[in-house]
Amino acid sequence: MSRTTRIERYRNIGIMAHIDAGKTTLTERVLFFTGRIHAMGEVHSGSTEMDWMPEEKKRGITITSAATTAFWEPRHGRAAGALHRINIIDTPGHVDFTIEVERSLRVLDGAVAVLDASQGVEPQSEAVWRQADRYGVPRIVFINKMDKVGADFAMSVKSLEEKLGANPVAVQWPLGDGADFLGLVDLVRMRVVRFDGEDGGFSDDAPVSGALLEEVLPLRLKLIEACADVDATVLEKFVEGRLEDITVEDLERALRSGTLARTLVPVLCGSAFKKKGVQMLLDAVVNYLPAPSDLASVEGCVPGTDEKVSRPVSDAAPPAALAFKLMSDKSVGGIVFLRVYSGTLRAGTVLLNPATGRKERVGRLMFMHANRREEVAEVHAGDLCAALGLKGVRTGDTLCDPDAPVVLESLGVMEPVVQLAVEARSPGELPKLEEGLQRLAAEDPSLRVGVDPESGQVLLSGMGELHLEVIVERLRTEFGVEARVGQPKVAYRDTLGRTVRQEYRHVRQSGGPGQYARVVLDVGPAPRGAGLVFVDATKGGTIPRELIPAIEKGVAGAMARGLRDGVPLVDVEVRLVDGDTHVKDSTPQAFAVAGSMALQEAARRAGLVGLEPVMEVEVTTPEAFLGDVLGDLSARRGRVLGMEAKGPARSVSARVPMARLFGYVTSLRGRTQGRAQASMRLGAYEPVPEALHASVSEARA
Ligand SMILES: Nc1nc2c(ncn2[C@@H]2O[C@H](COP(=O)(O)OP(=O)(O)OP(=O)(O)O)[C@@H](O)[C@H]2O)c(=O)[nH]1
Repeated sequence: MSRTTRIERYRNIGIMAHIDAGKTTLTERVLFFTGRIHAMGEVHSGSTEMDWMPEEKKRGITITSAATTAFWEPRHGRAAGALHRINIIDTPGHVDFTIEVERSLRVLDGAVAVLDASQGVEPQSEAVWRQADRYGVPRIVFINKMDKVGADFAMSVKSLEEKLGANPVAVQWPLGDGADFLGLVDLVRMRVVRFDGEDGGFSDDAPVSGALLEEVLPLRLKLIEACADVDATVLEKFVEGRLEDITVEDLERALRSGTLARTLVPVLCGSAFKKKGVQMLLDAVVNYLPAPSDLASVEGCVPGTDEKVSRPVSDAAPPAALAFKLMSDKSVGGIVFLRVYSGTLRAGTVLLNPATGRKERVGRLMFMHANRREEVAEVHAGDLCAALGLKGVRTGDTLCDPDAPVVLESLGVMEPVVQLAVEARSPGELPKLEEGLQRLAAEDPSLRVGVDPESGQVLLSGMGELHLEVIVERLRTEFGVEARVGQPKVAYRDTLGRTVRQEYRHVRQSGGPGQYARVVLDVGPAPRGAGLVFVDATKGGTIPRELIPAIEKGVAGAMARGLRDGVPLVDVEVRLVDGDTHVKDSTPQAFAVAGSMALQEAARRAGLVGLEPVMEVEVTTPEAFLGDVLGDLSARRGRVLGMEAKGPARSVSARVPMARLFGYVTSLRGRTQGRAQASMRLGAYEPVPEALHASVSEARA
């Protein structure tokens, strides 16, 4: 069986936005207009098809990305009339769940960024935008909620330029706003679109004329200029003053290539809630966002090495797919969501997981339509699908042809900032707790599970208070574990104060085979964020090459365990300068022990410097509460970095240690009658101020 939709007609997209901008509503509308569902659930009645974990229903927010498929025939443009397959991943807007955003961005080819027309770019839209930049994701923007009082299309477009440094190109202009949002001008086709009725009806063939034409001509000119920057034909016609010769096809081609090259961002508008503008957005998704085949190949590494390899984006190539999400389901068990990059997978295909070295047989394959599944015999390059029967797979793992192994670029490393101790209520519950945590950690690489060496308690580390709260709640609802939970604490780290030279000799002669290893290491601080920098500075042959990785492994293990209170040691440079072996007693194990012990001794002598997570906080508050908000931030050891007007409100950005941010969002709401909002993300790990060392040790105790 071959594919039903050609790969050029695929669009794998994400919908990304600030919380409450309307992603879920928009996704519902897309499914409605693409014929997937007919009775639309409204978010507030808790019946939408995309948000479906009980936890999401309860909180009214989207925690887990659900993948779904829709089909669309664009009415205009070069692909008019051809059926396109749009795979959509709904991504959450809350910053505590960045991992969900990251993993979606990793597997998508393009995104629709949704803004609230009355707010323009908000702090969290900024965070998500930067992540999309990091992953090189081409975007179009949908300015939603044009039906709301205070909706302002021009302000929103401007905020894209001013706050994000983007090059927004309006391809539409709204006719009216708020209750008078009656239609829009399609600036590419120069046609008036008039909305008709409550069900998304419209007419779109009237030419633009009269006063309206006068009004939109400057915008049309801006659009043409932006297209001239990226397209030689448009440029030529533009400089020769032959504006009337510039065709719709010219502009669409230019917009598409500018979007793919990420030099411009087409901007559209509408109201998801009122079902206005959604069909035009779908046309734009097809016309401007990339197909998987716009990339000829995907990059990866040969497993266990840094050697680059690429795989063609083609059904005939050896299979390579990335596991971007795990889920467990009562009826079918573990589900692994895959993005297929190359080749064809069938039920029964044997795949290698280079991360574990294990071969796995694909059980069943399914396409996900929100919470409905469609079983299929095979999936192809470009598909997003769910696979059953794969064991021991973690989020971010590659699954590939055993005869053509490859590791695709995985997800970025997430730095946890908050810790929580959990305990089973009875010894009988312990196995359930452990199983639950193991499953949740495999699903969510931003959750770390460790054990406090002193108290023996299980320690969860995560991206924020809410992240860990949700984990605890999922333990209860999905695994039936009522864990005893401590107070959330800051996830501290240590680094080193200076560089020292350390020798360590590991000798064991009594009982069993002997062990001998001697290493001399220079151990000191490395730049922030470097992790472990390990350099072999010995002259060739001092220590046989095959034993050197064992030393590094010993060092890394000791750093992860840390020296005090289970606080990991980070950002350390280790130079191996000398060592000795013994003819038969020098094993990798002996060198791992020597590496580990040398590091611990060195760290004791060099002295530890405590590091704390310092968050970048963005608060939007009505002016009346500004003084109070600023006073509170400084009482929390916050450093205000900037302030700006945002309509009638003020937006404050500050850096505040995580230690002083527990319960901040709740307290902020309290002191501002619920009218201020805050978002935060990790800025950097910074040294704990000297004066606070004592209180930090208290907090750790
Ligand atoms: N007036 C108006 N309200 C809208 C529109 N779209 C969504 N909303 C409302 O805005 C609120 C948030 O919408 P959601 O779709 O849940 O937003 P979201 O961005 O998915 O939020 P999370 O899933 O929590 O990240 C809901 O009350 C919607 O009814 C719109 O076009 N106009």
